[in-house]
Amino acid sequence: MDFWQDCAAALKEEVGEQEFVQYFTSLEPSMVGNKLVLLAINEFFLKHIKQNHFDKIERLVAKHAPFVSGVDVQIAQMTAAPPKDDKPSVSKKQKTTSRIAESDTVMDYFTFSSFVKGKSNEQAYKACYDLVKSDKQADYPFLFIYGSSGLGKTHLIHAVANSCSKAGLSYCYFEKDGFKRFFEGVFADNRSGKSSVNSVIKRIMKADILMVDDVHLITSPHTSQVLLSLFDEFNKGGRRRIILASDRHPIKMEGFSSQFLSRFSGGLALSIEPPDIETRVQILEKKAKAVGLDLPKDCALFIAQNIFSDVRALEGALNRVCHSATFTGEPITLPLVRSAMRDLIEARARAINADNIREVVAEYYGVSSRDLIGKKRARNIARPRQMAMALTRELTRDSFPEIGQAFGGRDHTTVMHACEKVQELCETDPLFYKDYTALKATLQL
Ligand SMILES: Nc1ncnc2c1ncn2[C@@H]1O[C@H](COP(=O)(O)OP(=O)(O)OP(=O)(O)O)[C@@H](O)[C@H]1O
Repeated sequence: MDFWQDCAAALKEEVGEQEFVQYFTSLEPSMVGNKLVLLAINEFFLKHIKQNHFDKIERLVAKHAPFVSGVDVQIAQMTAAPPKDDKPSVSKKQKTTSRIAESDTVMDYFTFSSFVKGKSNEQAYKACYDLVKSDKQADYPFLFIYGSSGLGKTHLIHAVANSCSKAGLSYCYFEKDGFKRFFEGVFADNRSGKSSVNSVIKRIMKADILMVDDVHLITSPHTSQVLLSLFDEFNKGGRRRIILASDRHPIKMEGFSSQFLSRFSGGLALSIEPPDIETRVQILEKKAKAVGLDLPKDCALFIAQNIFSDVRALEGALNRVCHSATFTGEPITLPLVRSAMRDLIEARARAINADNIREVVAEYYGVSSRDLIGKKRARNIARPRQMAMALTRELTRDSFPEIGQAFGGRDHTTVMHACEKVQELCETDPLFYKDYTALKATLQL
């Protein structure tokens, strides 16, 4: 298996250290006959590797080990099965009856009960929950959930799908670029006379709920036209509902026609923000419980304090801890967690520094990065400067004097004042707090 070391080194180069540490270090390689099988710790890791890195892995394996006949990624045996309570409430048989044929599959585990509600996501959660549970027709033509990657948009959509059969509803779901892929196939069939676009639309119209994930990926005029027709048809249909998810607010969608954008602006758009620390701890506890892992509170807190960008990164950290405990046969304690997460924390610390924080903050506020190290004291410069200094303090290990140095040789008391001011504004000004969390999430991607 020496060849895997070479492939891993090349992968690290290609995908970057942070992505590598997060997703590749827990992969277990093994040979089954002439085939390389990579064992992933859970379904999410499996999907992430398959969707984002599989072609790179295949290419590098072909280069470093031409004798290998193929590559597969599978889920490793988990240490424990999910307890009954956390299993989806809908049986496979029920699910197949509520999912219409055109739909992509949904994950059983993504249910409302496995989703942790917090300030950052409760409105989106409630809107999704009500959409399935409530009998009355929604007041808006469709629900639009948006937010950065890994914050639970797909989980909520799957939760809706998983609840459908109990509510006597059917659904059609398109994942990631599923809508685009599916309709490209339909257009090809249409050209060759195998089936018509209209007949496919009619079949989709049989569903009570249409859900399209990552809707910002639908940029081709043909495909967006189909979505537009579905919008209009669904809205005619009384109790039918649509949920769309995207990484950005409808008004920030690019490459869509004005006709499309005007439809987008008519729905209920709700954002999901990065979770606060309390929610992060609860998420970790819930995920640990779901796989029968005994995660002490101080360990959950340590992980939550160090991983704040998105829930997927939290899961990655938990998986590393789980892997390390299984590998060493030791119970989960703070020293084990610290050691399992060391390279993750170090990689992140290396990736974020005062210079790139300054660049990101300057770009966000539309000012020049040079101004942030300059002498100007106008508020439109001073606030972003304070924001950048406070973020540097929070996201790096730099001391107050070091930060002062990085921001034009300022005194350490100026940095301390900036940090206090930012904290005060976060507590009193919701818009400022929104900017702060958005910047923090961007920097931690
Ligand atoms: N509030 C939450 N409670 C429990 N798990 C969560 C929560 N938010 C996110 N997750 C988990 O985080 C992982 C990523 O979530 P999900 O795939 O839904 O993100 P997303 O917002 O759709 O990201 P992307 O835009 O990259 O597709 C999933 O495993 C999901 O279960």
